[in-house]
Amino acid sequence: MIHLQDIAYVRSGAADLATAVGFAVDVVGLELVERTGDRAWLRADERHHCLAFVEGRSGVLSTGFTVSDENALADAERTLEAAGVKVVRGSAAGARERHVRDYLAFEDPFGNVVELVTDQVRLPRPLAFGRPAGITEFGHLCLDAPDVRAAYRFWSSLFNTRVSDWIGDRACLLRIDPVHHKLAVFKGDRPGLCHMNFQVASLDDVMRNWRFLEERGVEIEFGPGRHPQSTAVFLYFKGPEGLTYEYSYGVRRITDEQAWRPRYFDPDEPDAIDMWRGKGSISSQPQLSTGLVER
Ligand SMILES: O=C(O)c1cccc(O)c1O
Ligand SMILES: [Fe+2]
Repeated sequence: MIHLQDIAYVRSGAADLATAVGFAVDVVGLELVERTGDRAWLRADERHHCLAFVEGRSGVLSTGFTVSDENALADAERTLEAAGVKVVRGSAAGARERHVRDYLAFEDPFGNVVELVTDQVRLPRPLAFGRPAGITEFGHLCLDAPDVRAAYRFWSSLFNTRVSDWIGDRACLLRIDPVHHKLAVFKGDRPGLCHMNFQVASLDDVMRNWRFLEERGVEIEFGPGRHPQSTAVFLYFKGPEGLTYEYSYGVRRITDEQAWRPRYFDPDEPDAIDMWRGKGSISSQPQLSTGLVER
């Protein structure tokens, strides 16, 4: 069993790096930690970054999760290989650029590139947010898969993820700690990143951010609304490079692990995703081919 400790980052290709960074800082409100000629690293909390842009084709490159140490990483490699999943060990240069001690990469059964990392660098200095959006942390990430049930089997048989709730066969919300979900899988035709989520400090932050985005003509995809699963108040909006961001406030914590029973919501009910019955659709950022596995 591979024990995921936490989510680490999203790595995204950016055809227009300056615009992607500008939006992440000035609109989303993240801190620009480091910028080189063709790369940028942004943070929302103590993690060195939760979002890295690499100039090149638009699309998601990979998502990262932390495991505890080198033993856990070596165990993960063995576990994945025993399950027939091809693993590529990270290089020293790759680890430096990810600001982790070591890492490996693999593809989930649908072609989402996932990285497992040890020792993601923490930056203790106070956050210098791009704007006061109220961000408290990188909340969760959501992958696409054509078969959500098969994705659940993959994530729950090899990893410590536990399902918190189902939205029919359309979505599976998985936890790796008391937070209701840190990983979600949504049904989509192709692999990709459905969205990345940032927790904000209050309901007022969600609503202020909504006004802020509207005034600037940012495309609101869905919300404000309230998810019946985590009970969080949410807002999804579209950034450059096809990246969907979600702000949310008030995510449920599952403190009694034994008592929790996953619930099954009917995706065709009008309040399946939004208790306030708003309508919207969340578009995805397609997975870029990284050449990890020859197809
Ligand atoms: O927070 C949730 O419960 C939730 C539900 C459906 C879809 C999401 O993205 C969510 O974050
Ligand atoms: Fe979400």
